[in-house]
Amino acid sequence: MTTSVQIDGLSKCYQLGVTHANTLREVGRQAYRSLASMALGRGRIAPLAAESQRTLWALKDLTLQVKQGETLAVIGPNGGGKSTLLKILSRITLPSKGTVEVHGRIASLLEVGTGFHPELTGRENVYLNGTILGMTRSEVNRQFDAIVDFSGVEQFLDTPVKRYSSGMRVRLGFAVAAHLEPDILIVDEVLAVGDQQFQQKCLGKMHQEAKSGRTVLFVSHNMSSVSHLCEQGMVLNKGRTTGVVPVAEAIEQYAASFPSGHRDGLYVADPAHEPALFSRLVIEQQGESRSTVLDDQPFEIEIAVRSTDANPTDRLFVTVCNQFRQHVFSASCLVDQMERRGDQHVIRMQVNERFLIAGSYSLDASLLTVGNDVREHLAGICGFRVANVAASELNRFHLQNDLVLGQYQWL
Ligand SMILES: Nc1ncnc2c1ncn2[C@@H]1O[C@H](COP(=O)(O)OP(=O)(O)OP(=O)(O)O)[C@@H](O)[C@H]1O
Repeated sequence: MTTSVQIDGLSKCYQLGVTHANTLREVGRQAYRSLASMALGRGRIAPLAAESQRTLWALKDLTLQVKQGETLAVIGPNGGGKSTLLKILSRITLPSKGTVEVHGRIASLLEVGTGFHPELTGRENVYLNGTILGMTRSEVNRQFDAIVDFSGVEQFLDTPVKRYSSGMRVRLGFAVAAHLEPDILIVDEVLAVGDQQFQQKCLGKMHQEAKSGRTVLFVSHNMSSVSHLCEQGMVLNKGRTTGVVPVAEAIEQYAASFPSGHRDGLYVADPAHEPALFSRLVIEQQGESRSTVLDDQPFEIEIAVRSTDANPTDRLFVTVCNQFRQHVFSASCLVDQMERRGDQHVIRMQVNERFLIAGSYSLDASLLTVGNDVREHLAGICGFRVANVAASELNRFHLQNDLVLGQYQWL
């Protein structure tokens, strides 16, 4: 198998307090160096200037190889360096140290609308992207109908992209990136912007592309999508990685990296991070706080939010995730339905015995306004274990929300 991407000793250092490439000179210099590096040596990307005093290493001494046709998931905690890596590969930013060799044409879908010119129409942008990827007009023509069909924005093709909603931009952006026959397809979290049906369609298309020999690099926090799409995975944490491993192993590494304070069945808001809406989440069994619950008895999740900050119309969502960060089930209620206790609004949920199979779990909790704006989102908190003591293993439910009704209830 030939190599698609070869990365050696790659580091990226940001100067804190400095907005990168925000002057014309800086933009010009980056663009010049990027173009020069492309022209000079088979897509070799050259490093930028030296380290400054107040610096943050977004990537530190990264070495890895991606073979042609591999599907690699890049996962890890917020700020781990995932987007920075993809931006360097897509030549949006330059490395501080090390080299990246890219063999083949890259199409990337990073931030919403990246690669689109806002004043140009959807149609013009499709051709512009094709040209940037080195395709002829007739090559783009051949794919044009498929792009439009996939994106579902046919009615707006002659409207400037600046008038598109973020969802429409993602749809067209993905359709263009996936259909312009790149050798390497890079997709960042951005798909989360689209609706679920479209996300599934994109994952299907990426799967198809991977099968036809394209190299796919995929960044996501959704472990379910990652494990469906990718064979290989790499955890990036504080700019470092322990290497490329089978995707299931990478997901386990990632799950194990959650701070230990989040693994003891209890979340208490950190007073240093005020104002926090969620004040406390706790796992209880037989009236006691637990980090391990037994599967032969029901257990409860108690959630408390601060009444002073929450609105009665806010909606609370709680999701139980397994060790692979896959959602096992979610439940929601209005703050108004919670019980008022002093300055808190509290609600308890009971999860029936033998519902969760033995293993490690954690909670995600969100509070959303009526208009679905996220007021607070907590991920991977309150880690707990379910220990198997029940003789029966009948209730081995997984993942399917609709199947699990009746297995838990608000109290
Ligand atoms: N332009 C920038 N200037 C300064 N620091 C930056 C810049 N871009 C990223 N960083 C910092 O570099 C680190 C890595 O960021 P990056 O966006 O690559 O992480 P990530 O893994 O993609 O995170 P997330 O999962 O939240 O998207 C973070 O600490 C971030 O604050």
